[in-house]
Amino acid sequence: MQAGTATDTILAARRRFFDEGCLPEGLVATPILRSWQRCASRGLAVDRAPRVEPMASGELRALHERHERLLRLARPEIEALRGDAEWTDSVVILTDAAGLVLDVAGSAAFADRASRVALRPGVPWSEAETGTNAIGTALVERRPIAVHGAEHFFEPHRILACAAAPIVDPRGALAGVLDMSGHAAVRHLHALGLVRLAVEQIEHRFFDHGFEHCTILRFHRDGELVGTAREGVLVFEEERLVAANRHGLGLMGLDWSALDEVTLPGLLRRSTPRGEVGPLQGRRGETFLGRLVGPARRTRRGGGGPAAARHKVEPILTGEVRQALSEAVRLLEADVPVLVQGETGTGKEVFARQVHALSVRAERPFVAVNCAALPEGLIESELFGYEAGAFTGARREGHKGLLRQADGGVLFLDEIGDMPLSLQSRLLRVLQDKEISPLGGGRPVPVDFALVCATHRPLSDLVATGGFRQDLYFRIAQYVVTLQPLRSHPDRIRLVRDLWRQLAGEEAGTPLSREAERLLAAYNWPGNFRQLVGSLRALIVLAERGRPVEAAALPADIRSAATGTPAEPEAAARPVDRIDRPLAEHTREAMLAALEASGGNVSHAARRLGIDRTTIYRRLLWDKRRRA
Ligand SMILES: Nc1ncnc2c1ncn2[C@@H]1O[C@H](COP(=O)(O)OP(=O)(O)OP(=O)(O)O)[C@@H](O)[C@H]1O
Repeated sequence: MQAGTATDTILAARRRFFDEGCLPEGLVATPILRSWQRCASRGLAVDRAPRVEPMASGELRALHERHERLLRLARPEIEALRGDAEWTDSVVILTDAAGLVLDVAGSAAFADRASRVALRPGVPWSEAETGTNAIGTALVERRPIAVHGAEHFFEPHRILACAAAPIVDPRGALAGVLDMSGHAAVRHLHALGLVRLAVEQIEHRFFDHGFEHCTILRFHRDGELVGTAREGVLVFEEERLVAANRHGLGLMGLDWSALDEVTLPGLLRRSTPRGEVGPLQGRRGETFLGRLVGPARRTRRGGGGPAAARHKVEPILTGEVRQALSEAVRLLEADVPVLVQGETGTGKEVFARQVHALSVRAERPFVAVNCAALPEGLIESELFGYEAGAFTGARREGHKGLLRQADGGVLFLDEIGDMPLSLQSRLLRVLQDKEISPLGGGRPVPVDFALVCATHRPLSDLVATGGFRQDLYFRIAQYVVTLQPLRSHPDRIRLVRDLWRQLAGEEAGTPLSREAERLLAAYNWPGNFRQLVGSLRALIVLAERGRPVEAAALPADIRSAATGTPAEPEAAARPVDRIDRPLAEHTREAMLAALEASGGNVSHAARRLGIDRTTIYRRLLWDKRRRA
């Protein structure tokens, strides 16, 4: 629809509704019409815009303190969207559950314009006070909504095009709203998709802390989505469901009323050993892949039992890796850091965990930090911790920091090459002095952790181009282990057999046919162990008990690779969030091709590539910005 035509239709709808008192059905989206009706029945008058009292700075500070947790959970998404907002001359807005604006980030020029219609911190954008608008209406409707131009109830808000999604906490209560707002004259096609994805991430982050005493089930029908923000999450206390995310409830066919009502045994017939991703069977016969974790004090005991243990994947180590492992353990115990290099999915973290498990530090913590996944603004405070009140938005009681959490144990810094240069020098100081000074002052605290770092690209290259400090490189790269990609594994048939046996279990009665085995071994596995294990798990879930898995059950790209058709581009199966320029080009091409083949449907394209929708949105937008 042309923008002009859409505006004319809305204006016609307004005339019918506000001047003639008729319902303009078909001319305006039903949720907007419902909102106009609510506003009218509250006695709001279209020609009398609301009067907003700006909040005093003290009140605003108190508001921020009250919502410290929400601000912290949303910060990575706000930071990620800030760039998109600047690029499209719009702003990202976070509000509380009453629609009070907590934070506005993005284009300074548009923020200034928006503040003229009071779209700024400390101002309420609830529907009751500000009429139909994306924030307030999303809160009332409890669903994502876009409100464009004249769809807003009040005249001055017509300059805005807004897209908002409510943030729901693990008990189903509204926690706030994330919104993107820009000029009504510009079409912001991706805004609603972006806020929905960002809210998914924020809601997922609610489960990172606070449920350590509970059993958490993370699962999905599609094993590839386990571990992403799209996975279902259900939290059980003494077997009773006490918290969840929308995906978890949806996958089980439940809604929020199930909290405190249903139990874990009431949902799952068969489950997997704690801590391991494996098949799960729902009470209604549904099949999922997932993982049960916690409660924290029970995981150490290892649970599971012999029947369940057959789904556990014990690392498969070649003689060479076994040798490297025993050397790494000895070096770590002698306080020499270990650097693990290898393509994605080759098992760098698995290796680091093995080193920890075999070392004298096994009973102490293993703390893994992915430097590429932490937003730059958060790495410092997350790693090094801070004192109470160190900065605005800090937790009131301060934060210990991951380095101190690893005290006595092993700190695993994944994607160390993505650590900002300023923090590299701070890390180096900690490694040299064996003490940390948290942000915001306070006395240095002694720390004792062994360090294992990992990288998917040679750090020496980064040193050569100035992206990594040479002194830190010398410090952490005293012993380097390079894990080989699966395509150069000496005996892939045996590897496939060993993994299959572990995953399916001896008595599972689902053998792999010779041909399927041959094709699996012939494939080049660009995603290495992660991709192979994931594919085998999917085959097991789909297999019929007692019948061998034939070659026909394998995905087409694995079958075609053996017939000489070129294998899928490696980039498509590698994680695409890393900013690696040549790889980024391949990735972009693969994404565009997948989008084209899927008729522009982002979900289908993501599924084809085996990646998350978020990655496509982020990467394509990131790319656009870079090109702009
Ligand atoms: N040696 C191994 N034997 C069996 N499975 C393995 C092995 N190494 C890795 N895997 C499987 O691959 C998955 C990914 O491994 P891991 O996270 O250690 O890879 P990575 O190299 O750290 O990947 P990335 O660089 O993407 O972070 C593991 O969860 C496990 O299922």
